Amino acid sequence: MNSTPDLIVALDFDSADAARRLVDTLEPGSCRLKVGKALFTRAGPTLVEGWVRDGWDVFLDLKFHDIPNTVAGACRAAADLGVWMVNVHALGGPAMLAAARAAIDEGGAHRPLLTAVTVLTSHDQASLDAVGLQGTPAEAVTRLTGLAVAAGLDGVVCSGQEAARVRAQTGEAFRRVTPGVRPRGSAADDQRRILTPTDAMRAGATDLVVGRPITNAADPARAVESIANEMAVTMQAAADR
Ligand SMILES: O=c1ccn([C@@H]2O[C@H](COP(=O)(O)O)[C@@H](O)[C@H]2O)c(=O)[nH]1
Repeated sequence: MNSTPDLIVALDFDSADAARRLVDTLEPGSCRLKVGKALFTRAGPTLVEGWVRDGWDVFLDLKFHDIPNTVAGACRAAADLGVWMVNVHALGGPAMLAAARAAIDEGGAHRPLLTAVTVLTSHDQASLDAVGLQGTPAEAVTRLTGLAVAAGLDGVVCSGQEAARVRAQTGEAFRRVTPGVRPRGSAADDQRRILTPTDAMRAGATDLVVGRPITNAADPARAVESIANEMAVTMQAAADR
């Protein structure tokens, strides 16, 4: 653990109001926000722009995967929203990744981080086999990370279980954004490759994405605080060693 990993709260709420209720209890700087397909489809760019204006780092998690020209346009639109990070699917392949990179680099003044989803954390070996992706999830993550590195992306989205492997492959500066994070005792839900916040940090995750353990909690703000505390304790323990 070379630097403090960041907590990214996945705002997978059914309405803008529910998302705002949680965000209004948090402080920019204490965590980052992730807006995914469900909330974006409901509430759209206005919600994102508002949070950006309020000083939030917003990860726009729309996982673009289309022909290169379309993905380039989507990346330009994301950059214009002022988001902190945007992502694409590495499965889109080298030309699509290069188009995304070029779109961000040639865009306006704002240049968000660009990351690529490798193997969704909801996949296990059986579901990879079913879609015909070769090898184990870890091997597929390595292969797709290679594409992301070759296209000059800023990092990948992988599970905590592959974070150490990605770090060994790419070096420290390349981001390892890890969903599938579950505090001890939380339900795995549809996630298959999970780790606790502490284990994900020890494995080398740079950004921990947590959704339902927060959004389904009786007190979401308290759940954020509890995960942030676990992360701080883990950081301190690593520093003391
Ligand atoms: O491989 C991936 C990529 C993205 N996600 C997204 O992260 C959150 C996780 O939410 P939880 O409720 O903590 O499971 C969600 O928004 C996913 O779309 C992912 O889970 N896995």
